[in-house]
Amino acid sequence: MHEPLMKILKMSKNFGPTKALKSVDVSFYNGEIRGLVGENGSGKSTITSIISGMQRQSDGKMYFRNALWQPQSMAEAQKFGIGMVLQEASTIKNVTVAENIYAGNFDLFTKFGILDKNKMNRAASELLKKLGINHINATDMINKYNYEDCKLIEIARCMRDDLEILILDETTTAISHEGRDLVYKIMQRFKQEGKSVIFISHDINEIISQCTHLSVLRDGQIVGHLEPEDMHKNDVVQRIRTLMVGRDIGDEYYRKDYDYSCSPDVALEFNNVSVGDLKRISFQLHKGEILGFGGLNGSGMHIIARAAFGLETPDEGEVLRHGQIVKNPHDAITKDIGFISKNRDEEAVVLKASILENIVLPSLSQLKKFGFVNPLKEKKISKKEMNFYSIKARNVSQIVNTLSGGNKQKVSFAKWTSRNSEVIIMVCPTRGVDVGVKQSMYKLMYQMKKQGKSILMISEELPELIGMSDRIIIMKNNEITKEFYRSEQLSEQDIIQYMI
Ligand SMILES: Nc1ncnc2c1ncn2[C@@H]1O[C@H](COP(=O)(O)OP(=O)(O)OP(=O)(O)O)[C@@H](O)[C@H]1O
Repeated sequence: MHEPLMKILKMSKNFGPTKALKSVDVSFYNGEIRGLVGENGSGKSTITSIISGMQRQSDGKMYFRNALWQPQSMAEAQKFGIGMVLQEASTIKNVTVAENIYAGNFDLFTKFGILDKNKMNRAASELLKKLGINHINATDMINKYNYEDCKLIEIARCMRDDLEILILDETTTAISHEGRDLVYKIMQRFKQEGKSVIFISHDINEIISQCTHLSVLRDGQIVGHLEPEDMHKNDVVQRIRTLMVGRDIGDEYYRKDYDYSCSPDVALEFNNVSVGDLKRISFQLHKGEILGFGGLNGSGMHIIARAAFGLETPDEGEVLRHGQIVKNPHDAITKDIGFISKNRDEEAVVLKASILENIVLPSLSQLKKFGFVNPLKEKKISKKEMNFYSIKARNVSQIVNTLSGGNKQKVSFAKWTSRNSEVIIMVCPTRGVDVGVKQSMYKLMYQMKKQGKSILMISEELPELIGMSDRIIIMKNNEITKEFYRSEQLSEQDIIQYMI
């Protein structure tokens, strides 16, 4: 067998008392796409962040092209041909797409101290075209682009001619089918060129269809590797799940009933709302209803979520709760509306605050008595949520920034469920959570519906929309194109034709 491109031997990583990695051995070869899977907090991002120079291991060694590998920074790793797209959004605001792509590499276009912007813009345009990203303009300001486009721009940023290892950390989560297909094409081409891809995802079907090899982590240890011949066996999904969790958790994710009835009472109403490119949108979300929204990138469904929470002010029309206008996020919270954003680090959690502070934040006004909040009560509430969601952390005082991505998502969910919000707007609610937690989140959503709460779920995942919604509204080009009611017969194909 040929030599690995990157070899990791007995790698350990401790964060204080947390042992994130325990003597991990894993190798990455040319011409392979190796998936890394494991439950939230099992150590996937820790491995890739060490390979890519973001942090140092506590113990163990790495060899890159047979030489000892000890990168001091991400910039150094990139210079040597290792590029990583981080789990959270990491583009730089208020500069152009081209400037984002070549951030830190302006010297490529600088002569006698002067940056040749035209040359840089041309290079960025060519690169985007080469990657098949035709809808993004290199000279545009980055702020114009949404989460999904920014992920594609982040991939372009990694793509130097001499790139040898491309690391994608949950890059395909929370992006549309179109976007995902583009990422798959880039990965497959990269592999065909004899390079190496490390691919992290919680979507086992995606892993099976895209990866040539797989390594499974549990509690900071490698518990199994799958070779190409294992990847297409009938029991591969069960095998992966059993390795990850220690038992087969089955695949009964979604609610089983097909009863879409709910109260006639309206919990939230869009009345001829126009905002940005979105024109005259009207719909009602009922008490006890799970209303799903589906569409491609740029269909307008994400603006609906933002407007529903008062993050966007309509140019025309109004968003109403019990007949009153939802003016802004603060007003939305007082009206018992919660919002789980997919832009986790920027909008969903306060990174520098603890789990406890994040969880109780929207509930402070409810918890206050004579102007004070009882710390014991805060602790009790946050501990209960931490247990319910199995948030992997030392205790409720741990700072959210130090949690794994999926565990941050659980905190984002817990904020609103602990407040007992009556209406929750969920954008990609299961983004980055592992299969076990996904099951519990869906169960919770169903319980909430049964308790008369209302959920507006914006999702890129058709199975999730079909599996959980009472009603699904499909959007295309900022307009509503179709509405479906829950039914056993409803298929992805039925829906897709109204999205494209
Ligand atoms: N800076 C840090 N300080 C303290 N603990 C940390 C830090 N970074 C990571 N950890 C811990 O290390 C463990 C592994 O985290 P890691 O991000 O590698 O998990 P993951 O497998 O990528 O999870 P996910 O699927 O949720 O993204 C977790 O328990 C996490 O809380």
